Amino acid sequence: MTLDRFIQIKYKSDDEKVRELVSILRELGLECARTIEEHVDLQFDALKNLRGNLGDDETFIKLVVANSIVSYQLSAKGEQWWWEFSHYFSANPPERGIAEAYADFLPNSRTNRRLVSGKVKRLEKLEPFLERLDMDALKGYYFGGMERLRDDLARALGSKRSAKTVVFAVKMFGYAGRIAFGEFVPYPMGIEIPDDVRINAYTKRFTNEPPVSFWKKVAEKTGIPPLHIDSILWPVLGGNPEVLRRLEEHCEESDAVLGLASL
Ligand SMILES: Nc1nc2[nH]c(O)nc2c(=O)[nH]1
Repeated sequence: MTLDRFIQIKYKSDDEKVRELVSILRELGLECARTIEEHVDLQFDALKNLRGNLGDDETFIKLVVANSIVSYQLSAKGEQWWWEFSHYFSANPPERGIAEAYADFLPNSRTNRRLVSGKVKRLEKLEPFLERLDMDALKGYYFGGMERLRDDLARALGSKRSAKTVVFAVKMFGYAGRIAFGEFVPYPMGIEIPDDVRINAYTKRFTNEPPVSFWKKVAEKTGIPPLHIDSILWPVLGGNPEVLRRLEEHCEESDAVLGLASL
């Protein structure tokens, strides 16, 4: 029995809806994902703001990776958390280690208040890896080969390569690299979608298959890597009015994008 056939039997999909999803995503393509990332996603603006205020690209990129690793069990929307992060570190650049900076930041955070000591411990685990990185490694080795970052982050944290915070850190590193290096590098096809509550709930509209394997197949059918698919879905599913306004302003295909929310 082929793997596809096995998956078909094990998991049930609403084939018509999946066809519609694939057809919309094909029509949108990678360029639309890039437009949404750079002109619609409020998280991208939060990073641009931080980079402008810090004036130190190495610290900027390391902070973005660190922040992604503690982006779970939030107490507010992701966009609000990333703006709180941007404001905080614009005013309080880390003076000693990153884990120590978060030990000051998180207990007073409005948008990331849960599991604080566990989050600081994760950063203590990550810190030796971050300390070894310089701009050559960040640009030449990781921006040009983002699977390497996923693998090395997973190893440093003792997590699975597909863990939500690991692949999400690659997504935000891609944003930070674009801002710092002024260059667009598409995400690799082989990096999984971040399997979080929003994506998980949306996946259930199409199938009972696990999100990571479902979106891998959608990525192959549409030619859009999973992390870029996440960028198309994430702002639309959040329903933030400011995001929807920006979508209409910047994205020619905004109707098709919004159509995804009603599938
Ligand atoms: N799948 C995603 N999860 C997220 N969490 C967060 O804070 N931002 C994101 C995101 O862009 N995608």
